[in-house]
Amino acid sequence: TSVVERTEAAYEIALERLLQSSELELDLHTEDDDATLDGLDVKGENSFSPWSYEPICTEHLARIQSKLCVYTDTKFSNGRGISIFTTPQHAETVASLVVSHPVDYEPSINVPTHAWYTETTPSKGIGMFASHALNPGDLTTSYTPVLLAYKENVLPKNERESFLHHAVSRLPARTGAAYRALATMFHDKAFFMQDVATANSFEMCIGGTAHLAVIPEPSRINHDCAPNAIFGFNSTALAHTVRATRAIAKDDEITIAYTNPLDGFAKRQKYLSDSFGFECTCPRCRRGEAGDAALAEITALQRSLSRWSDPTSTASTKQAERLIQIHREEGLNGYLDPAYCLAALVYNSVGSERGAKRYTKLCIEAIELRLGPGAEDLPKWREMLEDVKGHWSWMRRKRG
Ligand SMILES: C[S@@+](CC[C@H](N)C(=O)[O-])C[C@H]1O[C@@H](n2cnc3c(N)ncnc32)[C@H](O)[C@@H]1O
Repeated sequence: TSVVERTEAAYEIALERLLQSSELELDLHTEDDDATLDGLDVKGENSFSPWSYEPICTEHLARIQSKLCVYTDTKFSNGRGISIFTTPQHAETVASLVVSHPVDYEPSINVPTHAWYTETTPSKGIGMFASHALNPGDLTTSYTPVLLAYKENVLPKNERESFLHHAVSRLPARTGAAYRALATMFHDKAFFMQDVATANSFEMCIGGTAHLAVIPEPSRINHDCAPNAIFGFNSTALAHTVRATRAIAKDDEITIAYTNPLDGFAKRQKYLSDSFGFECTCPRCRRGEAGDAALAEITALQRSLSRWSDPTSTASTKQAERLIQIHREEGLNGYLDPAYCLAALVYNSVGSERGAKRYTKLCIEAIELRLGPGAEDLPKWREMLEDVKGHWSWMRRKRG
């Protein structure tokens, strides 16, 4: 029987090679041009460490002044694995994160939260649902991408497909299967890998360059223009995180916005149709253009509340309260940071220390929720919270 087993194993390898190379009538270049197509998994002992395989590269692409290569670490994050199709320069940036991935001090990454389950919806394919009640700010998912791909339109479609095919084939089997199980938009088998990448992509910046990021778990979250959750990237941990923006009841669908929900109806619809191939029928979209009146009111109030130096300014705490109220009425709870921050300033400007402190705290929490704890503006709001009376806005409108 041992002979038979060996024969079967050999057959499997041959078949695997065949499958991997079936679409590859292309001239693929490894980083040292004489190497074989598929490096062996000899991590730690290889010249391409920390990657598990020898990177496979395109030719030099003049338009991006670089070649693009497939880099895979099968051991990344306790064997979840990651494949990256990017320039050697960006790969170096990611390599340092991959080598010292902070799962140890951020134990919530790639760990089930037990906060959700997936189920088929009547009209939106699979969706994600809350397995228990969630509060605003609660963590829903926190996962690293399994595929990162340089966002280019330089490669011919079939060539891109081959490289993505390699990137996914080199992932650990379970991770690769999770990728292959994701939704597609165009259902053209010849371009399956990029179909999945397009239908499920989040955008992640690496070294200032946009990359498509595929993260299978949150990929099941459907879109809503008044979403009850929001996603963000923790770039130091290479993690994509989703948090609730308002209370979510058990068994409610968890939704995020694929597009800016502060854009008008027509712009939102066009983006969702062009990029994700569906017509949004969420309650806000069902109101059509009429729903844009609330957005116009938001813009007008924000403008009025930002006009500090205008002596005829009608800015008032009442306007700030109204601005906050519209966001809540429209289900834009995750996008309240500008409203809270303006409220903090206007309360401070009329000498209300209590109001100023209350809204500065909310402004900080809302920025952290939408933009993450590393957001650029946070230090200045924290400074204001420490000493509202020392802030430039204190009594500003009282002094005239
Ligand atoms: C990232 S996937 C979301 C999960 C997907 N429903 C599934 O079955 O895996 C994006 C795709 O889900 C569907 N989708 C997401 N939100 C939708 C919505 N509000 N209405 C209709 N379809 C939606 C679209 O087909 C879209 O291309």
